[in-house]
Amino acid sequence: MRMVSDHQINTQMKAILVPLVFLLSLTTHAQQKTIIRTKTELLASLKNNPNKTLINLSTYIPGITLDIRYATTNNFTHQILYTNPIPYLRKPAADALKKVQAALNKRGLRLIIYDAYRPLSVTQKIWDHVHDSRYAANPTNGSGHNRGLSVDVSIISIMGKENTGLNMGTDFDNFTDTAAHTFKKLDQQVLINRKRLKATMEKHGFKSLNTEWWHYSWPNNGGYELIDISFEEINN
Ligand SMILES: C[C@@H](N)C(=O)N[C@H](C)C(=O)O
Ligand SMILES: [Zn+2]
Repeated sequence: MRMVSDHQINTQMKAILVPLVFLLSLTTHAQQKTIIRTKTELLASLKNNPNKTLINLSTYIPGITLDIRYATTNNFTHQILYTNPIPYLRKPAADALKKVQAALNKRGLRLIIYDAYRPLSVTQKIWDHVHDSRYAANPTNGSGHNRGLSVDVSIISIMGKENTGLNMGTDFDNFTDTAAHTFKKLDQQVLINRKRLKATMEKHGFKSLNTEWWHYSWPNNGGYELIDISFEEINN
């Protein structure tokens, strides 16, 4: 009788497993790059997965403040990048942000939102200006914002003047080293403010981005597609 050695079994298993893992990774990759371009496609994708629903943060989270910069010229491009914005996040991310707001409220603070969902075409416009993957997503891969999973955010005092965030050391979209979480040559109060935002967001499941103190993302653990639909079409 022919004996099969452990080595032969291992080699055979590898011959099956390696191409299988490769094929699986290709499938996942392809899934991640799916781009939804019409409202009909969006509605179809939401149908079987309520977690994919885009939630309007301005009605879902009491007391949230909006300063949607890309809908104004008060952003680093000095151009209006989209119109009629609604701050959308997918359901699990919106639920988590609601908890962040509740936690901040207990400390006399509240959230201010600079950007949430952003169409993929806007990520292209931003990339054309910045062209630096430390500060802007490459549109070839897309951004968490295009999936409704990322949010650009700061905190303000409950009693504070509208739109005046706590001192974070730099403005939103300051693309320099000073905006990084690891940059520590800042006033003690700035470090405390950044830490409070980061700790509260991370406690509720968001991931920070070292280079931008304002950018937080919900993990893409639900096959959330990239979306390239204008606010006008989504809201219609
Ligand atoms: C452009 C900036 N506000 C931002 O959101 N950057 C991250 C990296 C992104 O584009 O996803
Ligand atoms: Zn961002």
